[in-house]
Amino acid sequence: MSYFTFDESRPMDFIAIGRLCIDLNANEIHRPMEETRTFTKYVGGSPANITIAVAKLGKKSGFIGRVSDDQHGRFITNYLQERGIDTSCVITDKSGTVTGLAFTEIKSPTECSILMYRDNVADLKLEPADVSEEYIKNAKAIMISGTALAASPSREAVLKAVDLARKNGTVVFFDIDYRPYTWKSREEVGIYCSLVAEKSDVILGGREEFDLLEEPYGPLQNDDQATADRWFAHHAQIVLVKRGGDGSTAFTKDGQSFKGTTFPANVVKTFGAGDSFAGAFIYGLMNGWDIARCQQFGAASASIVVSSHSCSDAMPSAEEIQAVIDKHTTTV
Ligand SMILES: Nc1ncnc2c1ncn2[C@@H]1O[C@H](COP(=O)(O)OP(=O)(O)O)[C@@H](O)[C@H]1O
Ligand SMILES: O=C(O)C[C@@H](O)[C@H](O)C(=O)COP(=O)(O)O
Repeated sequence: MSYFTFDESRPMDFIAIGRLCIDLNANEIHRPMEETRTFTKYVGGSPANITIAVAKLGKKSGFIGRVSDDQHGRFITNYLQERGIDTSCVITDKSGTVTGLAFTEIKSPTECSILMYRDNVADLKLEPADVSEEYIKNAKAIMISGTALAASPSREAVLKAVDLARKNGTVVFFDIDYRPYTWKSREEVGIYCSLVAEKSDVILGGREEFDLLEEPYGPLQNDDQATADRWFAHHAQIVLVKRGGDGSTAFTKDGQSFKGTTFPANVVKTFGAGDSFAGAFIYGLMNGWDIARCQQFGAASASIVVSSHSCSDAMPSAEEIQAVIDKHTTTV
């Protein structure tokens, strides 16, 4: 069953819009940040991680975003280019902005937190004029990260991108990707993310993220099927509720639901699970796989990334993901 059509005549498979940042992941794991002395630098930012995952799986990918006009901005752009990701719409912001930093604290495999430095960040300076209709029209799908709606002018740029995607038949993936930093209020999150959710074909988020979208309008559904139905009344064809180590449930507009399990992992840290899951899940959808297989692929990819120190660098190939599935799936 196909829930939407990817226009196979388009040269680009997948593009994302939003933040390109840096992760500084603690080297001394199982320690609080106060006692952490050294970090390893990786490209980060949820939509960047997802794009890197999709590209690693072999899809022709690109990015729409702004980076700082300094060594960090150049590090990010070079990294994307080295991985074959098109950066023709990655703009160097000349207004004195900086790159967003995510310091990650790995206290234990289950106690991870992120300290984000996001004042005056380049990614939120993306302007509507930076969003080219031609670029979106040439892609089969676009991924929107909710955090890009946190402030203007990035907010308007993203709203423009979503409208252009709908106008041109580019499939819209939306990852709510709620990060409290840079948002002014919870109400703002709900209102702006709902605007994009209404126009999206596939929505991914955790239970609390979906609650945020319901909060300004009420009542809270507290029920995944009711939440999914709310978005099916708009454009959504698939609503995926992620539940960390408990897996995920995918709801489809035709009334079905699919429970996705997890794969055993040697967990180093929990962040990166959602991005690796999303990248592999999207890859499956773009290959026309059934939902259960997409979820399985996503979960296997996530099990690899949570077992690694980084997010972006650790995004696995299709062969590596399949090897995990083969190892843990018994055939009858
Ligand atoms: N500890 C874990 N072990 C194995 N797989 C995991 C673990 N945590 C998450 N995953 C996988 O990653 C998916 C997404 O994780 P989740 O934590 O819900 O996303 P996010 O990082 O966006 O909060 C889960 O549905 C599951 O398949
Ligand atoms: O998104 C960010 O700015 C930080 C990410 O690079 C980070 O590694 C992370 O939090 C990954 O997010 P998740 O996959 O939703 O756990």
